[in-house]
Amino acid sequence: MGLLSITRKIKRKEKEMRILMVGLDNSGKTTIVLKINGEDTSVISPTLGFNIKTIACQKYTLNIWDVGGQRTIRSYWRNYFEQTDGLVWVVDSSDLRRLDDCKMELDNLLKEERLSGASLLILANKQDIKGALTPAEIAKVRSLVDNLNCKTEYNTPVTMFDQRNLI
Ligand SMILES: Nc1nc2c(ncn2[C@@H]2O[C@H](COP(=O)(O)OP(=O)(O)OP(=O)(O)O)[C@@H](O)[C@H]2O)c(=O)[nH]1
Ligand SMILES: [Mg+2]
Repeated sequence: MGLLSITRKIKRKEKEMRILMVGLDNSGKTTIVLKINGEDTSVISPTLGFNIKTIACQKYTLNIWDVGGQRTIRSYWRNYFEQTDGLVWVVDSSDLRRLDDCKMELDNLLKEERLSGASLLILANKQDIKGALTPAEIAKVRSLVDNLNCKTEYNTPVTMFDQRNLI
């Protein structure tokens, strides 16, 4: 293989990104992925394993891994960490009772060395529900991240995102 074709291959590879969507069960991960892909979201069931969607976004190919968030299957999340470029942590902004649980699981995730090179986006979902907290409130109330736009222990850039900007 010539140098040129090797270089082309590397470049092509760089345009492919692996995105891992995680968060507590019922936070809306599958719905978000289906919405991004323009699919019907009227009938959604809890994800018991994982779904992969490949979506073209500008010049990038995104391989989105949507992993089920029920408590009993959270221990399997670690099977999906390898080579993750972007981590999307989805929060149900209206589920105030589980914010502590949500923070604990995110804290655990951020200790994972295999995710250390990935960018983190925290997506405040279900903003349409009355009483839902805003992204800034979620970050503040439970110190979900210590300082917005700062980096975590593993140098992970953090962005807070409001789902209304997405759909
Ligand atoms: N009101 C409202 N409901 C939403 C929103 N996003 C998702 N839902 C609903 O929340 C429920 C759970 O959505 P899912 O997409 O299955 O959640 P999930 O995070 O994939 O759940 P698991 O697969 O169990 O981890 C469904 O009834 C969705 O219709 C939203 O932005 N607003
Ligand atoms: Mg799901």
